[in-house]
Amino acid sequence: MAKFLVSPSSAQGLLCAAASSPWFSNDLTASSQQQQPPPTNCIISWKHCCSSTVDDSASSAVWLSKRIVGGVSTSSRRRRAAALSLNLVLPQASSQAVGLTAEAESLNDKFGKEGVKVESGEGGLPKVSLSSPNGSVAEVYLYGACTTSWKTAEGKDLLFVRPDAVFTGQKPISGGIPHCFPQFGPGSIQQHGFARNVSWDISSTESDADSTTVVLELKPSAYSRNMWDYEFVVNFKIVLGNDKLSTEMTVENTDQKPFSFTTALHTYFRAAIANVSVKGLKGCETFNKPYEDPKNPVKGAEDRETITFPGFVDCMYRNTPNEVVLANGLGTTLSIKNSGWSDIVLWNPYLTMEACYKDFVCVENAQLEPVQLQPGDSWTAQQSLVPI
Ligand SMILES: O=P(O)(O)OC[C@H]1O[C@@H](O)[C@H](O)[C@@H](O)[C@@H]1O
Repeated sequence: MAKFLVSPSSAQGLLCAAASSPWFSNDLTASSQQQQPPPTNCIISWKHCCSSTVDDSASSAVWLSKRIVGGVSTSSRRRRAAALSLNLVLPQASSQAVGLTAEAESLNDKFGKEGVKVESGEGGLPKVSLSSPNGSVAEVYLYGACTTSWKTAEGKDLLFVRPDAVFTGQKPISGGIPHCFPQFGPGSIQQHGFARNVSWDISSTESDADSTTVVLELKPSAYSRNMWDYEFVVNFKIVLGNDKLSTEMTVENTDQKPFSFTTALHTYFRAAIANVSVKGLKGCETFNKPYEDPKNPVKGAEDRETITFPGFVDCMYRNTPNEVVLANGLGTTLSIKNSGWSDIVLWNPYLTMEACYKDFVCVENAQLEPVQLQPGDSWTAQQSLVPI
């Protein structure tokens, strides 16, 4: 079997070659259409590997193999991870700042301030770390504008990232607060749209005595136009307060023609599912997606005061109130407030995600009725999460 001896200076070329070989290109195109088209991830990953502090060449190889293999189809992932771990022999990585770390550093120079730091996160992906005056902290990846962690001042992380989440920049980050935009669920473009699997830009940061803020921005790219040919700007503002995490999403139509969209904040809350309850949805119209037949939701009405999760739950609630209350089963009760989000989706995959379904619940503020935006118009919705 071939053995790659990779040095930092030659890594880019070798991994480019690897990425364009049939062995790799099969991997990189086999999985869903949610992946971004250019197979540059290997290069990006290697740059991060170089810039990370890695103890020895063996762990470098494992690290790199995980990063590369993270984007492949499940069926062959394990075998190829093993092959990569065995056959890639890397020299000890230097702690030289290159690639995205340099990008993170330059973003930090531009946007960093008291309570706001841009760093290299998992897989070398840039993330914004926010800390509030009372010691709560949040982490937001630019990839997908995904808030992956929100720790209260007591150190409890109220968000959940699935153990199968990958930070390769090739697939959405499965956890935290991913975006569904410009489409919730299945439809004319890929499931849950493209906003969760592209990198957003930082447009501003702020810090004051009570909170720290980052505003991220998404504009069209060749990738997005290819599936949804409209000009738009989405701004997503994340405000970490002492006792709450608030977001505001604004979609502006910058095109000459109207468009419509659906959207959601697919929030994964850390939970002990057997003890989870959601209150506040009694009386709402429901569209329940049976596991066996998700394309044919069953219409109904919620008659429970307190919703629990004894099995598979995938239900869309229409015209929901401005607040629901989630007891996460781990001792925290959260008020989930919103304005502008018209609907809520509750999701727990139960045994279809055996490894982690017990540890989270998704309560998703959503806009399921398509929003029609004329040129120049915009739509805004806010969410705030407050432990009570
Ligand atoms: O696996 P994905 O694309 O992240 O979606 C997860 C779930 O997201 C929920 O919002 C949907 O209601 C479910 O039907 C879906 O299975």
